[in-house]
Amino acid sequence: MSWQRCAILSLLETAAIQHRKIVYPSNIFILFILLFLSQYLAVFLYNIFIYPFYSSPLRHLPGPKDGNFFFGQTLKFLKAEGPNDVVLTYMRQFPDAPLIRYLHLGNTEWLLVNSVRACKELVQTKCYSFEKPEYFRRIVGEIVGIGLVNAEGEEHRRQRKLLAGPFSVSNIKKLVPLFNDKSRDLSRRIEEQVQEHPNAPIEVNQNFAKTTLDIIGTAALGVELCSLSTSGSTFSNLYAQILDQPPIGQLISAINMFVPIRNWVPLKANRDFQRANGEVRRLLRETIRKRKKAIFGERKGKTEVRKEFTEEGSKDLLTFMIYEKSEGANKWSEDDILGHLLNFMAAGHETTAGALTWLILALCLHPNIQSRLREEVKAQIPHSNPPSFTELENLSYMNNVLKEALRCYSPSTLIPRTPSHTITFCDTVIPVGTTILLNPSVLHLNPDIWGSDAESFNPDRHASEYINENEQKSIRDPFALEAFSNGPRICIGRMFAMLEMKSVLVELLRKFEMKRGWGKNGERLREGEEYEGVGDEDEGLMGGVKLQNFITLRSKDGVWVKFRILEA
Ligand code: HEM
Repeated sequence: MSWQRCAILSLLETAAIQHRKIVYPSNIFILFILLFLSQYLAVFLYNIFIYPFYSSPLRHLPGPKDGNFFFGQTLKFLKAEGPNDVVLTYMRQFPDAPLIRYLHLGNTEWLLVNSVRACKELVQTKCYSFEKPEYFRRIVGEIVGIGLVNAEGEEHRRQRKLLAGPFSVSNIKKLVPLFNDKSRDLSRRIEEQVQEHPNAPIEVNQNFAKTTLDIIGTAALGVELCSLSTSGSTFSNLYAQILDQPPIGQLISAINMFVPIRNWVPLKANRDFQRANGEVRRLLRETIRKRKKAIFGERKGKTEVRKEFTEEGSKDLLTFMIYEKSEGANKWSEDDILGHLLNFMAAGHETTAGALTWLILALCLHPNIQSRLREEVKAQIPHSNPPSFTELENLSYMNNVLKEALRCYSPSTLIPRTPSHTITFCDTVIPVGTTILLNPSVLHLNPDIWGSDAESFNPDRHASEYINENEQKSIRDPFALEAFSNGPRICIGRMFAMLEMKSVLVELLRKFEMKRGWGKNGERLREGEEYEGVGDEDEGLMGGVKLQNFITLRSKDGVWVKFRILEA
């Protein structure tokens, strides 16, 4: 029962008592407060200590029973080394359960999606019966804004339709020269560093984050952000402050997810986070206003539109949103545009940089796959010019390597939903307030779905001619691969990201041989030092690299790679 219902009930009880003249009128307010507090406390205690164990329709579902009396399994999640550790343990412990139930803070019920069927129902067939939970909207909304990511129901359908144009194949195709230019900037930057210190490892995640930010800066804002070439680049520094918070800042963000304390904590880490976030928004607003002026001049109206902005193919996302959607029922306000831009800037750069980082880690752990990929690039793109859209699309082995990297190292770890009304899901009645968690790695690393080698990096498993363990051609369910999610809320930028990653990869494979530059525990090797480890089979997918306990898959100390310049 919510506090509002408790308040109404207390009000009625107070009125009834007053009607019988049991208390003096002067004590009525105190009576109301006492009734309210005692009822609220009773409901609160019932919800935490009785409902989940004796009354909930979900209590018989399989799941761990060893939780803390108040925190449930939360402490295990907080103490874990990476975001997938605990859920993967549950997946192995309860292999046959389509849904695994566990308790979180205050014994709230969470259901972990552990089967392809449950996943399909969640993201496709019953997609709009679920919403993103309030606490998740708070933590994600702080960084990626409202926009499409946080729109629900009809509003989501409408926004998605409006944005379909700029994310269509024909428009993304036009971005290939941009991807190639920025990939070349990246390889030049690495080349300079290698020439300065030929045998020193380079941290790749930061370099990729700057490259993907520069790409999204031009594609979304139509602005050169120069994150890679300028050390003091504003957006890059601001996003670094937002995403790489010190431990105390991470703790505040974690608490803020459940109890909104952000505006009340006077600590430096919190203030820095707020300042950086506010500054990103301020800069974006400034860019929106400047662009509006540039498009419409001082007076508004489509007739005033300057010619250069009406040309086909010359529109970045911001120009599209201002120019195309400036009038009529679907008009976007400045806040709407800001929300979308924040979505694209944050969702579009951090995840792609992460995916590229893990991809390069996998290529360092598997030099044979790296060589095969380089051979494919040489064979399919025999010239030394930047690759075209068709050439990138024809790299079938690269496509499989990318899919495998996204399977083994899904950058997204948290796709939570809550039913908007009581609903039957996976043959179970799910009460409002339950969180259903889709963590892609639970499906991606599940041996029942991907075979006993689910935890090995094997790009060939995605090839159409791949024969699985039972000597059958593998026909994989599309809902077994969830790195971009699926259904009506599938990542709108997936094609953007795939082409962008291919372009970066072609450039790096042509220019460099990449070798592991980290030691047994992920630490940076010294200049000239070589790794003499046990060999990739024994080191698992991570090869010793430690993870941050974050909402995307991020390394704790970076991923260090040695680049050797290849002869032209
Ligand atoms: C490898 C890179 C990427 C990965 C792994 C990824 C992953 C995802 C996932 C899993 C979702 C669904 C989240 C949910 O429903 O809760 C999503 C949604 C979204 N992504 Fe991506 N993404 C990537 C790149 C991009 C790029 C490059 C852009 C923009 C240019 C982008 C923009 C968005 C937006 C706007 C949504 C919300 C879609 C909606 O709710 O309709 N993403 N992404």
